[in-house]
Amino acid sequence: MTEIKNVTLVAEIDHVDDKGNGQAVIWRESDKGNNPRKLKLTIPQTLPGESVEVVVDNPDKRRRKVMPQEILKANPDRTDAPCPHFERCGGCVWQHWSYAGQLKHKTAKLKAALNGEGLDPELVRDTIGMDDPWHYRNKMEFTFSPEGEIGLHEQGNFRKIISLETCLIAGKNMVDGMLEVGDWVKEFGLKGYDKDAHEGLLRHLMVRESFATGEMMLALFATETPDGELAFAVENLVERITSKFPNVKSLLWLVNTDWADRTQSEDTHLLAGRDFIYDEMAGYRYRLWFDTFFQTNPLQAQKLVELALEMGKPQEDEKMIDLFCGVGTFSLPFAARVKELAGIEIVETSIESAKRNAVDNDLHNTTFLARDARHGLDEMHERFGFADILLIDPPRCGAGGKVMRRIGRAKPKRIVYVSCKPETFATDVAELLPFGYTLQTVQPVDLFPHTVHVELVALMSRVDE
Ligand SMILES: C[S@@+](CC[C@H](N)C(=O)[O-])C[C@H]1O[C@@H](n2cnc3c(N)ncnc32)[C@H](O)[C@@H]1O
Repeated sequence: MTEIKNVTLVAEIDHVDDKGNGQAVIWRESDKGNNPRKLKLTIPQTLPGESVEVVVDNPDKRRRKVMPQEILKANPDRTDAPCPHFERCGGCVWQHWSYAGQLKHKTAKLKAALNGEGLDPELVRDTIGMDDPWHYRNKMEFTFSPEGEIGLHEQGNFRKIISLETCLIAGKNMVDGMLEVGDWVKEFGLKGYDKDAHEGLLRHLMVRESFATGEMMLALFATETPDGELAFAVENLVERITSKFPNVKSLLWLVNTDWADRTQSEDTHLLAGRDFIYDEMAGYRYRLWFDTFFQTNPLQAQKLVELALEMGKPQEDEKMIDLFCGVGTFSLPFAARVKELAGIEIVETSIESAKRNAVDNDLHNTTFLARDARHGLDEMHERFGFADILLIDPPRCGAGGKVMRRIGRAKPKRIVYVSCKPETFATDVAELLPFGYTLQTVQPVDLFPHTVHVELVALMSRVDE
């Protein structure tokens, strides 16, 4: 049988997948009276309801990923992507979708996730978007190519770096900082790191900016220490950053010689300022080190905190547990309103930071424990007792049945669930129903415009309360 190559087909986009790519199915005639063959296509930068022309290299396979050649019928919410890097960069996938259209889709996705678990989709309110959905991120991790270009990964290709002239989701000062470092690298002819060969100097540049205090951190991850032959170049870096960016309160050089391509450090060198910056959220002050998890869209995260307070209704004679508490983004505002608060979190440095943040903010009714959620809950129930309010903010994988059933048995009066993944939220909530809880309300908030992600705050309470 001769293999057919590069066939032009018309695909109708049915829906977008979890990565934000359009999905289409085409049934193709097969030879000699056999059943038609199903070809599943993943087509980035398309939208539901669109009809697009594609060229498929090998249509006899069951699945192919192809770029659209031409949009024959556009979704009414299609718009022009403003970023010059949109077509290749993996930073945002939905700049071609009007912001109103993205928000509608996020609400519908959350409703579908509830429906899938037999929960009432009508409890979901409209997604709260941003007035200005650009330059919202307070932290970015840029990567160097082996040639020393600085940028972000190409969509769907972690080996390729797109050299950036701009970035429309990073804070504006962060983009300027990134470009300055890029110029410095070029001027000194420095090499980036090559993952395959495990050689080269510069790996990543992490930039943090507090939109509340204006303080910035620039952290360079490299395979060598900043001395010896590098001393002259590094001196120049310090001079140009401190003179052009007086808001950079922390300039770090972090050594990472590991094969693992993460922003981790085995040897930290402070080039200028201190090793942390100050940030603020909802009126509380936080210290952020290079490895501290902190909400990356502070404007919208503040809305999450306000919603959690509104739903949790903390009272001054109540006890509360903040499970998966991180550095205390929810713990501190709640601690100011309840009798006692206990936070549980697996990362020890976050717990150290949460303790310090509580003291820095003059809160003395908190206790924090570095444990995994399951054992931490058991231990806290013994030491601290049962809570009236329980706030839970797990990572994308959700809390899981064992943790949810422990919560159910402990019978807190109100449970505030903050989630970054509708599907795991819905399965976790379903675990609580046999314990007499009902879902009261679900408020999605858009923390990551132009991406597939959606966050939410929900309230559950017991029927007998
Ligand atoms: C979505 S973040 C929320 C952090 C915090 N509530 C905030 O808003 O900054 C989830 C947190 O759960 C922590 N975590 C992940 N797995 C955990 C586990 N098994 N037990 C306890 N904490 C965990 C992570 O380290 C992270 O800080």
